[in-house]
Amino acid sequence: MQSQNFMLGGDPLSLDRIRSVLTRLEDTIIFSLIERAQFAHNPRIYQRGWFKELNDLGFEGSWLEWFLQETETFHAKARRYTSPDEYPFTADLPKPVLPPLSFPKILYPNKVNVNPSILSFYTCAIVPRITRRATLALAALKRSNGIIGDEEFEDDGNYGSAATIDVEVVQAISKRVHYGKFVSESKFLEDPSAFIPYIVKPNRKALEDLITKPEVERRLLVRLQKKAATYAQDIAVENDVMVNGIGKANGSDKIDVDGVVDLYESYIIPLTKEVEVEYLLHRLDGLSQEDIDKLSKKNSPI
Ligand SMILES: C=C(O[C@@H]1C=C(C(=O)O)C=C[C@H]1O)C(=O)O
Repeated sequence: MQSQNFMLGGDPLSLDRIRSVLTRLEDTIIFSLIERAQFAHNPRIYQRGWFKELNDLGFEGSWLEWFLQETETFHAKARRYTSPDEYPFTADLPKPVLPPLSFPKILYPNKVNVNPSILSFYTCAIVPRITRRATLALAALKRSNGIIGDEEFEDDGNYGSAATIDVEVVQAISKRVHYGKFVSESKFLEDPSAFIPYIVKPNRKALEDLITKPEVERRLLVRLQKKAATYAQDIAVENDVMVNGIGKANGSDKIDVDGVVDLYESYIIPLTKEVEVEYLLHRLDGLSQEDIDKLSKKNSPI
């Protein structure tokens, strides 16, 4: 579970290297969304109080929150959350059974964790959109079998499969969004004096303007649209030759390609920038004025 980004040597704060990790996480997120889109919305797995069986276990959260707790409890024992790029959704996890790995001290100590926001936008905005096709197909099937009752139309009963994939998706989005800390540390050390005035006298807008790279975002969204449309195609091979993918103009029934792009444009990128700014606002916490002055004078790490 340990990210290779820290264990293989090289400069873990190289912006190109960090961006290559973000690019790789696009594939993980897209393929996980394609998997989730095969099941209906199943809204009850995101609502607290639906499953009496969980209440009987003394658990008050939603089915998905229960899956996260159980999964992260086990992963915490395997020291997953001692890695600086892993952030749990569950509070009060057990200690690892193994001694923690000694990671290089790359990030400045911080408590930035935006997982509640990730869980909220994923369950409220993303799941309903990417499962719309499967849900509509299910509704048509149920109507043809004479089943009525709107709440049933979004429910295919695959609560375990859907939540298993949901955990994978939100963990990949969490890693991607919190990688903003490495981006911020890299940009800060590149030119501390550009950031320090807006940290000493907090100015979120100025910090966001400094970390925002519109061309990087534009290229990312173009790449993402092409990836999602390509990955969603059903590849057919005739006489050992790949023929044009079968499917809709922007992909196929596998995934709402525009929905994937919207996920990044409306949620993942803005939240990554929020993490970058929040990290920067605490970058000088605990430093003496002398240390801050030293940072202001040169691009050397403190
Ligand atoms: C992640 C970076 O910082 C910002 C956030 C981006 C994102 O979330 O994709 C892209 C560019 C920047 O606006 C970066 O500079 O690579």
